[in-house]
Amino acid sequence: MRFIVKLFPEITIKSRSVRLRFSKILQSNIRNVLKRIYEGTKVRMEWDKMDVLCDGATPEQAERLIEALKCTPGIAHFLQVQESEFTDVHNIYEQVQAVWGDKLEGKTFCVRARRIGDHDFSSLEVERYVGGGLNQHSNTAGVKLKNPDVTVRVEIEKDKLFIVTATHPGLGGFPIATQEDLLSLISGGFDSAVSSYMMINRGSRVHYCFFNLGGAAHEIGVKQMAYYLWDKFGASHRVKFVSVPFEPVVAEILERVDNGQMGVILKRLMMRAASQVADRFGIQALVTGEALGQVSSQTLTNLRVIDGSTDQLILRPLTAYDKQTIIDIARKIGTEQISITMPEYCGVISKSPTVKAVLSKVEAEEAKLSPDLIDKVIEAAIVEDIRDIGRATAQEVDEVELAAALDDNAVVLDIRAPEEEEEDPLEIEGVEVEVLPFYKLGTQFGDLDQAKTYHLYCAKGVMSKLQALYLHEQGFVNVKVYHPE
Ligand SMILES: Nc1ncnc2c1ncn2[C@@H]1O[C@H](COP(=O)(O)OP(=O)(O)OP(=O)(O)O)[C@@H](O)[C@H]1O
Repeated sequence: MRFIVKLFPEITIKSRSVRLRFSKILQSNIRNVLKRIYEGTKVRMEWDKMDVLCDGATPEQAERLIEALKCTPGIAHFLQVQESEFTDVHNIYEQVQAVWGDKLEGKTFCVRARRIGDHDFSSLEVERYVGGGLNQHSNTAGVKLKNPDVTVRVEIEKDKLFIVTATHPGLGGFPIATQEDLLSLISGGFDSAVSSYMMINRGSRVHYCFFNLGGAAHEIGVKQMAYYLWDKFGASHRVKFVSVPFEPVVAEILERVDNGQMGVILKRLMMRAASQVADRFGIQALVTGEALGQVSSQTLTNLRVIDGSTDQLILRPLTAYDKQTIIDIARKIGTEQISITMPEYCGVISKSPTVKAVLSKVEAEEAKLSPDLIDKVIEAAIVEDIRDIGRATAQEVDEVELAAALDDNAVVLDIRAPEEEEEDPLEIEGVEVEVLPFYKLGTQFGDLDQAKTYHLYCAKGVMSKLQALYLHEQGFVNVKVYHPE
């Protein structure tokens, strides 16, 4: 299996040295991501493309490789190609016919050829000969040079023939690590997930900082989100997940601060704490999901007072976005369903938040808080390699790898998102499978039969572990994970 990866156009208009640097980073990113799926992956860098070779990958691995390339920043689109040798133009036609013949029935098509090297035919001659042959061979396919249903692409490089069997869209953007690292303040809601994704797609390695306001359930939900974003879009690089226990901060704010100022002060303290984390790891800027006017307290006046709490650069990629646009992006990148399950922890703190924070008043309120409040919570912060979120949970939940080893009265609970489940339904001989998407689990688990043991199933075994942990926290004992090898 072979792919030809085309660079995002914004990379190709850079100076030669910058383009080379970006291309090398992309080459390494593709290698890192694809090797997680298929160890034998080879990536060769050329001036205007990457040649990705995955010979020996199984069909199941092939599907995952395609999905991974679709989610790797820096790629405009990529071609799935079949590589072979050829003798002459007629032989090229025969090979193209074998790949495309049946797929063109009832469709209009054109042939586009590109050629590098010395041959006794031109690209145009290849297009005409192959196109004419395909046309004659079929009763229902017809040539149409403008806007055909199908464009059959062939590339000839010296003695090699590449027949394009499919074209896949890429994510665009810049390869991760072409820009400097960022620390994203992630709450699990729609906005911070989308803003994190946008900065990943702009080429930054995005680390995560989470302020825990709602105990274990809050943390599990946010970890799930951060792991999803990393695994899907950012797995070419290791990143950190920092969890800061912020309940003591909220407690002091609730006790000592004027109600109207609470929201702004909580945000200022978050920025201060996040700045300390960023400084510790040499990170230059913070990212938040704030959008102008989205909630009444997100005014320019308030944002400015929040900015004043730290010297760190604060990026707000969603400033000008409306909520529907943000939700549309969340749906596209797959974070919508996770965000829907997240309760609103931050917004509830103030009943009637100020929309025009006054710095002197805010500072006077802040003076009522313990001076070492932030230092203390930062000391208690837990820093994890995000890959450990996937691994560590396995130790705390019983995991069953073979259907034969499931408990006698076991039910496998498929918690995948409905689209995923419908595309590839889970069937296990002799075992009852129930479907309950993960975002309904928290509210509907109580309706399930407690006499049975439920084995949660998801494709990668990470969500199922996190959810099983969550249900254990809620007091459900008969919960395990089914993760077939
Ligand atoms: N508990 C938290 N941990 C880390 N960052 C947070 C937390 N709560 C809020 N933030 C940051 O502050 C931003 C604004 O939060 P707020 O709750 O005011 O708005 P929001 O629009 O509901 O955000 P979101 O949809 O991301 O939760 C978030 O996008 C996030 O970047």
